Amino acid sequence: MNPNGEITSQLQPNGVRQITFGHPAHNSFPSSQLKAAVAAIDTAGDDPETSCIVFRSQGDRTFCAGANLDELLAIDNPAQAKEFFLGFARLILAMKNCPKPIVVAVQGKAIGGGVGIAAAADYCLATEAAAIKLSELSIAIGPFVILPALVRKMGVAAASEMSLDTEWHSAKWAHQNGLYQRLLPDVKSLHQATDELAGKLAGHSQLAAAKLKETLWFGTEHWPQVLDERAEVSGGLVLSAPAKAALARFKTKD
Ligand SMILES: CC(C)(COP(=O)([O-])OP(=O)([O-])OC[C@H]1O[C@@H](n2cnc3c(N)ncnc32)[C@H](O)[C@@H]1OP(=O)([O-])[O-])[C@@H](O)C(=O)NCCC(=O)NCCSC(=O)C[C@@](C)(O)CC(=O)[O-]
Repeated sequence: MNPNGEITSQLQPNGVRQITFGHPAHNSFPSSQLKAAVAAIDTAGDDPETSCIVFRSQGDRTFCAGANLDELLAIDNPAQAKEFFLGFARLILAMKNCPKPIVVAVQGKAIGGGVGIAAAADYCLATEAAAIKLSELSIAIGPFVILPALVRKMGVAAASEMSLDTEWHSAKWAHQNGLYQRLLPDVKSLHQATDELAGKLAGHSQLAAAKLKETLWFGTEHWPQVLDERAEVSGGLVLSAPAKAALARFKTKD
């Protein structure tokens, strides 16, 4: 599909646009790919031929391992650090501001920013094996940029449970707590159900669907400022000694 970690965007005749991301390190996001994902979503949002977007990743095992830890470890100044987290903020905002419904298919584990993408989806389907984890506190940073989207979808109790315990939570737990709208037994049926749903959503009036989406996101108009400021907080933390040490330990597997 896209072994070098590119974003692909393909319009189907039924008005569904398939946007696929991928990276050899468990579909983690370096900043270059965050930029490309935002551009693909913005372009699809402006395209009159696109009525619904499916956002999915390649492979069967990991939907998305969040921020690319190699890039995080290499960052050495506050401006670059903030810019990295702004990349995730812009992705969440692009998904929120896109006038087309975005369906996300989670075919395996989702961690950190990967959980944020699921939370920013208008409709999220997942396999029964699609466990989730917020690992940020265990590497001395925080899920600050993605947390508002998680709280909106799951409520404060579930979002605080998983952000504080940093443990794996099952797909069933994610479904019961509102992150995943539907669970499918395996990857094949996930992709089939996703495409069927997207085809149905693409048949709606674009204007009515855009207004519906806008209404579902009421109350989040202040997010651009919140996420900008949270990216700065994350950027400051990632340069701290505990974060540098934890990131280095992840790479050396100590
Ligand atoms: C994904 C599993 C479960 C697979 O677990 P596994 O199948 O046991 O594989 P593994 O752990 O042996 O990983 C295979 C290779 O992928 C690499 N790898 C793996 N993940 C990453 C990554 N993210 N970035 C860069 N490299 C990664 C890993 O280093 C390794 O490299 P190798 O030793 O073969 O050279 C495991 O590797 C894992 O837990 N990865 C770490 C996930 C993680 O902690 N992600 C960071 C989240 S922080 C974040 O997203 C910040 C954000 C956006 O939320 C901040 C905010 O909201 O403000």
